[in-house]
Amino acid sequence: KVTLLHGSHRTGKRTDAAMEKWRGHGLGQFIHWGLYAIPGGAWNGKQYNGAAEWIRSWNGIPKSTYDSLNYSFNPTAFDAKSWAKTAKQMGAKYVTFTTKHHDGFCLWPSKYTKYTVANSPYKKDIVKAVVDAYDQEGIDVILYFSVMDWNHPDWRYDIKSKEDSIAFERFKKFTRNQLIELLTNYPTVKGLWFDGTWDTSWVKQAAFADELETEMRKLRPGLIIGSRFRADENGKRHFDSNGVLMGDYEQGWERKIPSRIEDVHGNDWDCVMTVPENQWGYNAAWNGHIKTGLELIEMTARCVSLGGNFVLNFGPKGDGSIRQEELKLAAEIGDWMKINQQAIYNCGYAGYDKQDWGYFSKKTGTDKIYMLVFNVPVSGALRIKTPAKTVIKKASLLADATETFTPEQISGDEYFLHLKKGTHPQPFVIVLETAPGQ
Ligand SMILES: C[C@@H]1N[C@@H](C#Cc2ccccc2)[C@H](O)[C@@H]1O
Repeated sequence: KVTLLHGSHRTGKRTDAAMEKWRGHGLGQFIHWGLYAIPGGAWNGKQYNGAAEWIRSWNGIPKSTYDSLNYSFNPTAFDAKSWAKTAKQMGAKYVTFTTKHHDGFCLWPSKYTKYTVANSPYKKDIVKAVVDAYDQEGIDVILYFSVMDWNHPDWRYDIKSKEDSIAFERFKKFTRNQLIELLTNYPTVKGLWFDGTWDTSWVKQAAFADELETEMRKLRPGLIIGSRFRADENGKRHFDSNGVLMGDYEQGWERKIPSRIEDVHGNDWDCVMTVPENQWGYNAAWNGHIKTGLELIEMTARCVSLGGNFVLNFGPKGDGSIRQEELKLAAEIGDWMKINQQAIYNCGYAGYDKQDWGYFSKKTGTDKIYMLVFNVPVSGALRIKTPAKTVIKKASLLADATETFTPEQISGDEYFLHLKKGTHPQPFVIVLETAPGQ
């Protein structure tokens, strides 16, 4: 072990109520919205395939013209309440919302820059509208904040001169001011989801970022901050120089999901996922594989079975409306969640061997085990290998408890549940009542 001044301040999971609530969410919604939704992945009639929220950075895009998009920002179809109702319908328990993405445009009227919604035809505070609407629906709000800010004159990718250093000191003060402003203006938010923290300039700010994290936590006790916010004094990100997780949960699962429980090292984590391969902001032309509702339901199950949260991204259009494809997915996921949500909410890793037919989850604090079945074998026999000395007392369909299954014991800790042929066209859940063996 090395001595660290700015490494992780805690080993192991947080056990306070705020974190336990976050841990139990299971399913969340991400919303990427900002000026990039206006071009929607195209410029001067040419559609690009890169991630649409990065369009300002692409070759051939005139930066000053992009930067003036705030004068065109007037989302007449924006209705935070309808967004929150869509999230509720999907079964999302929290939303992560972009207050400022890499382009630096602020969706709240920040006092520390003119590059905000206040200086657009729309004028009104979008962050407040979103926070209020989701609070109203009982959905927790986490604010996304990009440290990297392409618009700010004092932003630097690295610090290579005295001038860089002087400029970046101003940028650090600006960043702190905006974060304190967000936590002060929107006191009900439950956490901050940081991004744009990979460049050398910020990685070199271990002491400053450590002090800022402490200040934010003091201002908002219970605040949830992930592993992406800050590096330790050796430049180590996500895990400090001793391999200990920075922050409260691992933020490394962006567009990917752990394969095995060993991959998450006993930590809390979230997986943030796009519907197309790699589009967070609105792109008018979705290309390549577009994930189906069934794929996204299975990703949710897989994340919960490994103790994490699955956070599905929506990219509203420049006018503020949510595209039909995303509304359809929210409805499809929501229909499944209405029947099977008990196997998702406040559930985690069950400790059972993974089987081909699907995933196990366990209701936190109980002996209740859920089998989330996606791939019924031709035999119709679902194999279960229980942890040592666990007894299966009862097996029944979550959706209809009158449909029960008699476990056939095939060895000391292995069982089959036999399904009737062709009875489950949709993914379904079996509840196992278990007891510790003698
Ligand atoms: C949550 C996601 N993180 C952002 C990114 C990125 C990124 C940057 C460089 C290389 C690979 C990925 C995306 O724009 C989106 O906000």
